[in-house]
Amino acid sequence: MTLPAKPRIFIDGEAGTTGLQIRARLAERTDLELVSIDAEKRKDDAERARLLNSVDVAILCLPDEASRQAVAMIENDRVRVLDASSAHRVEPGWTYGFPELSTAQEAAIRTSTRVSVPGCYPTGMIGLVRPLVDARLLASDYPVSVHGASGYSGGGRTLVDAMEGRGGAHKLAGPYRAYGLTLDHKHVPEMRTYGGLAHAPLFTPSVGAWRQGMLVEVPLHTRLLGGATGRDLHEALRAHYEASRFVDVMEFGDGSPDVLDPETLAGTNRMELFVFENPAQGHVLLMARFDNLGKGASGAAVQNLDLMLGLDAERDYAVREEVTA
Ligand SMILES: NC(=O)C1=CN([C@@H]2O[C@H](COP(=O)(O)OP(=O)(O)OC[C@H]3O[C@@H](n4cnc5c(N)ncnc54)[C@H](OP(=O)(O)O)[C@@H]3O)[C@@H](O)[C@H]2O)C=CC1
Ligand SMILES: CC(=O)N[C@@H](CCC(=O)OP(=O)(O)O)C(=O)O
Repeated sequence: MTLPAKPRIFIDGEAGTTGLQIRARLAERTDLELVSIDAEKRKDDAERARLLNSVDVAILCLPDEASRQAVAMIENDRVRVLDASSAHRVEPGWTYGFPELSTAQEAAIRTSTRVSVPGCYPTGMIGLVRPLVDARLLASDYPVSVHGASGYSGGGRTLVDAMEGRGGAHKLAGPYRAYGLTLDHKHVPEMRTYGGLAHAPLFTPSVGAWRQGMLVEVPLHTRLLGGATGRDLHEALRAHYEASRFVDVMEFGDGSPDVLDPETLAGTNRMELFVFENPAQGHVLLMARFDNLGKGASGAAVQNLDLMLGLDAERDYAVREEVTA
């Protein structure tokens, strides 16, 4: 694939929560040309279509339906698309933008013309589970449960505004809310597919009164692990992520640290993975900590963009919380 000297990028949805955080990361970059839309034409389809068809990569930071429409507007087959929405995550013809899955996945992202950025909760769950399934330490038919707790920016601009007193109501606004209680959250299909699982995981999300950062937990029972211990799982994760720039496997935990703060990695593209075990009870707890707007969205989008363009994909950025839609 021929790469232009200074690739042109347009972010459709640049004024939203995810779009603004991508812009903040790209603001200082001189190796890219960021094309912007006039604020009053943000939803003017003719102007969006003109810009979408004029760039090397179109990044979509839109609600799912608007994202599907944007893809349909692209007639120029030289335009590559990076979609942050959940519209195309398990869609044939799209590449799942989780380069840490395998070297083959990273290679596929580099050449793909259609890349879908993973959802925030799936980033933690797949990051924990898939290497263990691939290593045959976790059976693909294990009855996996996943619990997640996200900062409120995960709910986009309307939840951010409700939480920060800029008006509007949102059903998730409050100090802590469990949701997704129909057990069919939109992230379940990608968790199953890219987690390498035979059955849909039981996923229970929740949201709390902090802005950015999340914890994703996968509890396991050792009696269902066919002889593997927590240490075996930890060693497999450590080996899988040994060369990873953004994913760190933390020391094997026997209860220390005994608390985890979801906000620690806010503003970065990093993810920390933890394995805790109580052998007497036969319990193992896998946990991931990262920023829902970093490795869970905008940071991952920039990492994918750089891979698609053959640029340095190992840069990280410290994006401050003031970047608000
Ligand atoms: N927030 C997060 O942590 C994550 C979000 N995502 C996904 O990224 C996408 C964007 O989410 P997020 O940034 O949080 O949402 P926001 O609501 O904050 O931003 C979406 C932006 O898209 C604009 N928009 C809506 N419809 C159109 C349209 N037809 N044409 C042009 N612009 C439009 C909105 O404008 P207006 O506000 O005026 O309607 C808004 O500026 C979603 O699909 C979301 O699920 C993915 C991972 C994590
Ligand atoms: C707290 C909150 O509301 N979170 C969002 C997920 C954010 C995200 O990952 O967006 P995508 O679905 O596009 O991947 C939710 O549960 O719908």
